[in-house]
Formats: sequence, structure tokens, C-alpha cells
Amino acid sequence: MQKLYFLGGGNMCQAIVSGLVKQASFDITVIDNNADKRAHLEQAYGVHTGTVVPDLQADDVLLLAVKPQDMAAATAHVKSNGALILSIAAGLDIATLSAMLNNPRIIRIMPNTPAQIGMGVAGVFAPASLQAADKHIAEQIMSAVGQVYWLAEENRLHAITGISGSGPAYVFYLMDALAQAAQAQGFDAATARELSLATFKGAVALAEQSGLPFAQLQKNVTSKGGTTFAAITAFEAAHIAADIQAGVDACVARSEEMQSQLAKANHDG
Ligand SMILES: NC(=O)C1=CN([C@@H]2O[C@H](COP(=O)(O)OP(=O)(O)OC[C@H]3O[C@@H](n4cnc5c(N)ncnc54)[C@H](O)[C@@H]3O)[C@@H](O)[C@H]2O)C=CC1
Ligand SMILES: O=C(O)[C@@H]1CCC=N1
Repeated sequence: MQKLYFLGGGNMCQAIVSGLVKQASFDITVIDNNADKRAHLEQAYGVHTGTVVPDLQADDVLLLAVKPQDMAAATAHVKSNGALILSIAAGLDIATLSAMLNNPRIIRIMPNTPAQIGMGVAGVFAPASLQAADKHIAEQIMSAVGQVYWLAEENRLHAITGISGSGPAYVFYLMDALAQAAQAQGFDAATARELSLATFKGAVALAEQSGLPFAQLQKNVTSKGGTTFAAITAFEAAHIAADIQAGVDACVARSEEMQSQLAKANHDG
């Protein structure tokens, strides 16, 4: 069975491992320097764990899942020996990772946390020099925990980070805002949470099942001069849609900035 090592056993690693162990297609080992994380991973998913990446072989796979700023230290002693490298780290480009690992066989992935429940979205980019078999491995791993979107250029990873990578946080932000508004209307905290959750859940399912454009679905709730109309008018006056666009733009810009900073730090350092 093909050996798959994760470097970093935190949130995203656990999300991916939880889906992948159901497939039984890889022999999985998670490397993490935190003993509690290792114990949890062994117990919850039955994977091997360790503290050091062993010297790899060309048909092994290493998935990098430490924080971007920890990557240089975490990979300092890794001997990848031409193994396939998959990286989910935000803001670390292939040129920088390739120099760190002395290995150009790298695929970048931008996943998101709903991978924890098999409903993730992952943007994936592989350089043209990589074999179809390598791309197939990335596809196999990420499709175990959600949908996979192949990107034609590496710099499109910034855009996918701004939409689906960070996107779950925007949705939770809106859910929290609706729950807070419910509390302001006198509902207790538990009921406010339930009302917000059920409203989001119903709206998402309706959008999915009807296949209608989001704007049409919104219009279907909005009677001219009625109650929803009052809310939407207030949202428009507050430029909420433009603010969401500004948030996405800030996220994309930060991804670009992080990438330049990390490339420079790793080049200089
Ligand atoms: N959380 C998210 O929504 C997303 C995260 N990412 C990327 O995924 C990566 C991991 O993020 P999370 O899982 O959220 O972080 P996390 O902090 O939950 O996990 C990182 C793990 O790395 C371990 N670690 C740190 N230094 C180490 C070393 N030298 N050797 C071995 N283990 C070491 C830590 O103990 C920790 O368990 C990051 O690069 C991030 O940019 C990408 C997309 C979404
Ligand atoms: O906030 C971050 O940097 C990571 C990358 C995408 C989602 N979380």
C-alpha cells in the first residue's frame, strides 16, 4: 500500500485523515511534535504517528499541513528523495517549497474546514511538469473529503483562498450575526442559535434543490413594500454586498502579501 505521511496533525490534517481512512487506500502516518495530537490521531483514526519524517522513497507521498510560518523549521531535516509533495499551506508558493525540500514534484491544495464532514471544497494546482498519476493521487486524497477544483495557474490559489478556503468563516460570521439579531429580538441564546442554523440550512437546501439563481430566490421572499423589502433596503443602504466583496478582496490581497513575505523570508533566511 502507498505510504502517505502528513507533516502536522492539526485541524486540516484531521479533517482529511477522517475521510481518507474510510477508503483504506493509503498507509497513513502523521508526524506531529505534540504528544496529545499524536495520541488523539492514533485513537480516533487508527493511523501511525511519529515525531520525525523518515527518509522518503520516490513512491511515497508527503502532505505538508503545518502553519506556513512553521514550514521551514518543520521541513529542515526532511529528505524527500523525489517523493510527491502535497502542500495545503496558505501563501507558500511552489518555488519556495521546492527550494525548501530540494524537490520540484509539488502540488498545492487549498482546502477548507467542511472537509471534516466530507463537504469540503479544495482548489488544486499542479505544475505542467507533473505526471497525470501524481495529479490522480491529489484528486484521490481530496475527493475523499469533498469537491475538487483544478486550477490552471498557481496564482489562482489566492482567489480560491478568498472564496472557499476562508469562506466558511464568512458564513459562520453571518450565522452569528443573525443569531445575535435573534437575541436582540428577545430569544434566548440556544433558541437564537437554532433559528439561525435552521434558516441557513433551509435556505441552502432550497437553493440547491431548486437550482434557481440566488438573486431570484431572494426576490421570491421579497414582496414589494413588505417586510423582507425593508430588510434588504437596509442592507443595500449599508452596502453589505460591497462590504463582502471588500472582505474577499482583503483576503486575496493578504494571501498575495503572505506569499511574497514568506518567499522573501525563506530566500533570505
Ligand atoms: N484551518 C483552515 O481553515 C485552513 C488551513 N489551511 C492550511 O493548513 C495548514 C494547517 O492549518 P491547521 O490545521 O489549521 O493548523 P493547526 O495549528 O491546527 O495544525 C498544525 C499542526 O502542526 C504541528 N506542528 C507545528 N510545528 C511542527 C513541527 N516542526 N513538526 C511537526 N509538527 C508540527 C502542530 O503541533 C499542529 O498540530 C496551514 O498551513 C494553513 O495555511 C488551508 C486551508 C484552510
Ligand atoms: O486563515 C488562513 O490563513 C487559513 C487559510 C485559509 C483558511 N484559513
